Amino acid sequence: MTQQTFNVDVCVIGAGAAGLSVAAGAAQLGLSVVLFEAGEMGGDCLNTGCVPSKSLIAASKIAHNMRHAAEFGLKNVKPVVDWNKVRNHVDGVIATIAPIDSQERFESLGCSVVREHANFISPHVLESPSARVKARRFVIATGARAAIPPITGLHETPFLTNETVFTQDSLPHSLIVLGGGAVGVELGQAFARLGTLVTIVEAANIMGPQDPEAVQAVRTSLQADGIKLLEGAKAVIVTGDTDQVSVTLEDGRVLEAQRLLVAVGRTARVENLGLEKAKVVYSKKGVETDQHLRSISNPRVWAVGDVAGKEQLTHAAGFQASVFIRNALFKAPAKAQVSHMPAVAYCEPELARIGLTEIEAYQQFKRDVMVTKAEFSDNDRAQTERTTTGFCKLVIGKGGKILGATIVGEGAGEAIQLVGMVMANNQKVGALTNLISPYPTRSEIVKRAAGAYFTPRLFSEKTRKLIRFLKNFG
Ligand SMILES: Cc1cc2nc3c(=O)[nH]c(=O)nc-3n(C[C@H](O)[C@H](O)[C@H](O)COP(=O)(O)OP(=O)(O)OC[C@H]3O[C@@H](n4cnc5c(N)ncnc54)[C@H](O)[C@@H]3O)c2cc1C
Ligand SMILES: NC(=O)c1ccc[n+]([C@@H]2O[C@H](COP(=O)([O-])OP(=O)(O)OC[C@H]3O[C@@H](n4cnc5c(N)ncnc54)[C@H](O)[C@@H]3O)[C@@H](O)[C@H]2O)c1
Repeated sequence: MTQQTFNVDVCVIGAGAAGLSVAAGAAQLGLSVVLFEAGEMGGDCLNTGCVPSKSLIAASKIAHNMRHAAEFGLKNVKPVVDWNKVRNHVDGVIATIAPIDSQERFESLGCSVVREHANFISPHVLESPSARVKARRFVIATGARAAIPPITGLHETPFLTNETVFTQDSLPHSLIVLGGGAVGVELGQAFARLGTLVTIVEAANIMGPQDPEAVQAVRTSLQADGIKLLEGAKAVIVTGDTDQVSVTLEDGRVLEAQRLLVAVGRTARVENLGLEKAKVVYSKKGVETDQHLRSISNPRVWAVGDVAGKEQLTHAAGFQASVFIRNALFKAPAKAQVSHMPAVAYCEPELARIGLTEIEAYQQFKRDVMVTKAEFSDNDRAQTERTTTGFCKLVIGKGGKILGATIVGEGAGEAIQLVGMVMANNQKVGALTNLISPYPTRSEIVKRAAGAYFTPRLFSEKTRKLIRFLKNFG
């Protein structure tokens, strides 16, 4: 095959959330861009991550509500789940969103899109079977894939990952999920609500280093969904075939299920990229960069998204793309690490977090921390909807600076954005109390938690004295 030669401003490797954001930004700023994609346009988020998982969760929530309709005066019904139709729903959502990430759209923006695997052949040349590219800047946006732990027998046993779990032929009647992080908990709960018998095997505790009280709310809900939750449980042997798998734990217990889902974290895609030839230093975590996402060893190369070894989230990928654009194109020194990056697990109850947890704040700032809390049980909208589980906790530092927040409960991912807005703009807790929240909304909980910061001051003896004094003036 003859190779087309490109000499461009920006060459992007990978058309997932990160690479697409870089390519769209650079092309719309008038730069010449070549974009390589070996698989599906849209990468993980669209095809095997956020979009299918949230679509499956939506279906499972309806199944759950059907089983629990009686509280509202409707009849509880056992949902009949037609897995092929659930798959059609998931595929339909992907197909609806896909045009935004499509080759056609990016070509219409002016990018040259090459649907091939690309690798470096020198520090400033990249190639694929049909293309050879010299670029002023290369952006590695190759993402990550499911990490496969070194468990005896795992490689010889059929297992699912996020790449195959959504396209199974049938709904499994039982499923062991290895890993109780965001993927394991979200998908474990979704399958349980669709009727699968789910066991989650988690080596430490579910949901990692989140607020323990918030994690407890999630744990209670998973157990209420009939999920067998084994925390502090280490799988040591896996055996089985496509119809039956068996997992032996360190303590000798043996678990059996029809299928096994491996969800123990992500491994950066750094292999077969010619990074040695490009003189790009990397580790298992990803490409090693400075705080502006520029390779520490090849200044022509940048890394964004999951492969950059920082937060592995779609909105983080988008933010990192903007950091590249600001640094490389506008010469503005933007940093990749910010304190107001939110993360949300879309289980029920949703668990949203931004900045520091209570524990982390006390570890860092000792006594200069105040934690305020409001409960969804005191929120009228939550009462009308009978979803009163959860709370909003604000972690506030010296002078009213917001250090972080955790919200657990229905709609937590929406409500946390109010805190994000305040943190992003360096405002203080007062900005949240100045807000007029429409009634009745679940997000009012944030204002209520913020109000608790001022309550002791507002109703103090000093304020009462002031009121008594002001009474003298009519
Ligand atoms: C089940 C699941 C649910 C998730 N849910 C959420 C969520 O709700 N919210 C959220 O924020 N995040 C979520 N995430 C994380 C999110 O999907 C990722 O953080 C995001 O997709 C990363 O984007 P990326 O562009 O860095 O990588 P990717 O999307 O992986 O894109 C990289 C692309 O590069 C291509 N590629 C790799 N090597 C080459 C090469 N050499 N040549 C050419 N092309 C190459 C790949 O084919 C791929 O398409 C979820 C992840 C999973 C697994
Ligand atoms: N809603 C979201 O934003 C969302 C949803 C899904 C995934 N994601 C992203 O994808 C990333 C990967 O998710 P994930 O859930 O695969 O990873 P994770 O790192 O969030 O959780 C993995 C869990 O597996 C456990 N574990 C590790 N090895 C194990 C073993 N051998 N046996 C049992 N448990 C083991 C860990 O203790 C950890 O709790 C997340 O960190 C997040 O960045 C985000």
